[in-house]
Amino acid sequence: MIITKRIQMAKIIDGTQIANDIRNELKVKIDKWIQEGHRPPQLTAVLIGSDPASCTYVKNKMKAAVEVGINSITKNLSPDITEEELLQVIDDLNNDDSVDGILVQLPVPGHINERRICNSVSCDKDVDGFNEKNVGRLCLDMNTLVPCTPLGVQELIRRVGVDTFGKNAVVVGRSKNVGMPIAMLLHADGRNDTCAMDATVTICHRFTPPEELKRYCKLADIIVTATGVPGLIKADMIKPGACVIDVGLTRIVNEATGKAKLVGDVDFEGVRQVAGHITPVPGGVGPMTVTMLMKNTFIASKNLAKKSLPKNEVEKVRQGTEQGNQNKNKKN
Ligand SMILES: Nc1nc(=O)c2c([nH]1)NC[C@@H]1CN(c3ccc(C(=O)N[C@@H](CCC(=O)O)C(=O)O)cc3)C=[N+]21
Repeated sequence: MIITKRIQMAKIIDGTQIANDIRNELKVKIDKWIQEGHRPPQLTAVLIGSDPASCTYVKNKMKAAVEVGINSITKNLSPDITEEELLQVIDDLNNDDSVDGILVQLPVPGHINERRICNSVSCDKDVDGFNEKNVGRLCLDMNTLVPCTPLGVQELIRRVGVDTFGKNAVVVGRSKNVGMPIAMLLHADGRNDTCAMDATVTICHRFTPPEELKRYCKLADIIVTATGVPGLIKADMIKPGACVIDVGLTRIVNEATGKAKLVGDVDFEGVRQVAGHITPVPGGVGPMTVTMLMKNTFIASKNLAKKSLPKNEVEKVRQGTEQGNQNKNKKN
């Protein structure tokens, strides 16, 4: 007797399609916002130098902005710009009322302190969620601007309907901008935060021995990998039916043709025969990152509009303060 094992292939999560759906929803909301008398949200991207990957990402972001009705500007700066000059550019954007969102494309050149730059972006306009105050707020389950890639991963998992409550999740990679905040969102407490996912989370990283990585992955209902190591996650590491989200993005250049190919961390062809859901690369998390940037820009824009009272109101507040100061002076 011949026994044929039917292989149930994983459902491929179409990140491009889901990102498009969200952009359409966002466009409706932004159109309504503008009809109500507000100016369009504004995003300024700061791009230092002309790294081809960075240029592609920024171009994708600008294209998405147009689609949803966000005004966007890219500030192209010389790779020789000093840290002080860059801080001045950011300070000007912080103080510019026509700017709602500021994004400094990373990585910045080696002579510039990245942390100092991220912290210089006003928390209200920090659409990347990289300011340390916003990172702290995220860790405390407080309302804040959340980094775009983690938000995109969360939204993908939610939209495909994968349950995370009490499930085992493994995050592979512990970078501060991706792995760490994804782990934060996955384990966050739903009693504090409606966006929380309540999973049991394990973070694996470069010093996790390969056999341990495999052991943890095998237990996982959800695997999110963000290492930049092509082929790291293989079929024999996957629990049947698991949801596999590939954040890895490595450019491999074919020596013969000179053409670049994008690959993730997951052995896609192998893993799709075991997993329940899987994201492709490209066309998985990447488009979601871009879309979440648009979402964050709209949130920042609404928050800033709420903060800036109408002119006559501002005048009243100012006079009130002056009155207060005068009284204080009298007492002195
Ligand atoms: N301040 C800052 N914020 C970021 O959010 C940020 C950053 N710096 N530096 C670099 C990473 C990476 N990143 C991506 C954006 C779009 C795609 C994307 O659109 N990917 C497409 C393919 C793009 C292509 O063809 O090259 C896809 O995966 O389908 C990927 C990655 C944002 N990042």
